[in-house]
Amino acid sequence: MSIKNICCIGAGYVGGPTMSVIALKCPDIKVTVVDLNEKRIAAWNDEDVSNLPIYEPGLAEVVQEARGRNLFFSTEVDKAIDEAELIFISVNTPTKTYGVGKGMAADLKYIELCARQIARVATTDKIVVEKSTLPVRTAEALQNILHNTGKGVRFDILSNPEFLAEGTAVQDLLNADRVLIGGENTLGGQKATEALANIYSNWIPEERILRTSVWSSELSKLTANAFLAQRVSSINAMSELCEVTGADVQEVARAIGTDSRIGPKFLKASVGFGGSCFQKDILNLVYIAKSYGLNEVADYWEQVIIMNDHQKRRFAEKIVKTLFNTVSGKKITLLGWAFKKDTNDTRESAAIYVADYLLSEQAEIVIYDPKVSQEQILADLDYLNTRSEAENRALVTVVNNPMEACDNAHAIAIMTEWDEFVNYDWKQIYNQMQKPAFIFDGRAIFVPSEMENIGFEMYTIGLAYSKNI
Ligand SMILES: NC(=O)C1=CN([C@@H]2O[C@H](COP(=O)(O)OP(=O)(O)OC[C@H]3O[C@@H](n4cnc5c(N)ncnc54)[C@H](O)[C@@H]3O)[C@@H](O)[C@H]2O)C=CC1
Ligand SMILES: O=C(O)[C@H]1O[C@H](OP(=O)(O)OP(=O)(O)OC[C@H]2O[C@@H](n3ccc(=O)[nH]c3=O)[C@H](O)[C@@H]2O)[C@H](O)[C@@H](O)[C@@H]1O
Repeated sequence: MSIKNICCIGAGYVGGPTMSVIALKCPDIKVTVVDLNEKRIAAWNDEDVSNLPIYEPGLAEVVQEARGRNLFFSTEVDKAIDEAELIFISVNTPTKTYGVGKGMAADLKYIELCARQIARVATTDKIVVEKSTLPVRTAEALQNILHNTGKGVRFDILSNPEFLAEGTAVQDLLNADRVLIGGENTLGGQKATEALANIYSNWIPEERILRTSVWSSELSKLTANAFLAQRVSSINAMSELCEVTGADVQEVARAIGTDSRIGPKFLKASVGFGGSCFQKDILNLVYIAKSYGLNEVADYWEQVIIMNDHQKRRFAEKIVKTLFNTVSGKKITLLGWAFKKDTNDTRESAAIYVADYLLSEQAEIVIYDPKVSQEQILADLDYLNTRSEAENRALVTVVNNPMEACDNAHAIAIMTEWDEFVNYDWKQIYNQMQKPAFIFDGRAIFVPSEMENIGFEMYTIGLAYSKNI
């Protein structure tokens, strides 16, 4: 079966880049990405590709090449569903904020709405692909909705989770470690699996296209994120131990990472992991385990989140303690707001929580991030509901110029590892700061001795440097 028409519901951080790369690599397939959010679709259609709603290195070039040829962005959801043979569901699955499972379970209302819309609109057979990250056995619920339309339309449901990381999405999609397809072990299920595999085989080597059951595929996605986040929490736990014992977490990471069983990646101590998925997906995993009565399994994974919350808090506490136990009225500059470099995404960014803590201590916060707008930063702080919007605006200043951000500051905290931060004129910044001039390097981007030679008082995460403050 050769697919000629694809639709993707959800033009977000996954739907947009994923479909752009499919369209790039499969010029004979028409790919339509639809979303209810008109502003987002207008931005995807903006003639100037520097205005796309998502910043990802290399994405603008891909969109430029495929858009209007076989890649389309639209708000006409019904039409795109009706025309497509294969439909990706790539909508958001946030943590529930109400009712049963509040604060833990994944909110599947957007997924269900998509299923109901597909059921209502479809007049021809469809392959429906779960691209969103979903609790194991969600396909069962989709099946129930889709198979009871009474219209005689055949639906095959596949799970095809996405493993891209933001900031490297295009490269991750072009050179995926693997593509995972979960399908039913029936003739129909196998045919659907091969139809999707055929699309990927346009650029992904056959041995990297893994086929599993639907349940294994759904659970593998949650498991992958849990393992990745666990590595970050593990190295962050060691970072605290390093600081009190005189060890250096970067040396420890290098030493253990050379063991081929451990591997060198994802061992960078930080101010805590952020992003829209790690926390959400682990909470979801914990909730699923609890709902089956597996309390030890749930507690085991919950510790990854507890450690991460601790890491964010202890970084903020370190700032207050070092600044002579008070930051009230002091100017503290945060460099970076995105949850990692090379993205404009701020969801669950550690910077939000550190800023919130410092604001509660009455600090004056000045923020600079190369890709995040003032509007977004203030919205992130307002969303926490810790204080009034007016108070946030009175204490927070967002600037477009890093030198201005650091001017007259008592301390600078590195929240995101943007490459440009290392190359600033740090001598000049030092001269413009209050003394002693403190730097809290939450990403270990500096060589501490170089900064100390300029005159800075340095704190580097995970480092018991001789003069570490
Ligand atoms: N952000 C990431 O790096 C990754 C995310 N994922 C998963 O992919 C899914 C999507 O994540 P993101 O793209 O980050 O979310 P997002 O929030 O950026 O995008 C989701 C889009 O779906 C749209 N939408 C919601 N309901 C809709 C409906 N009924 N009809 C049409 N459009 C609708 C929203 O307007 C929004 O634009 C989530 O399940 C997430 O866990 C998986 C891998 C990576
Ligand atoms: O499901 C998802 O949403 C995605 O979640 C992560 O991708 P992402 O969150 O975009 O970015 P990561 O590179 O994983 O970083 C997550 C957070 O961990 C932090 N991190 C990462 C690695 C590390 O060594 N140390 C560290 O602190 C990053 O700074 C960032 O805040 C996974 O890496 C992707 O495979 C997955 O598809």
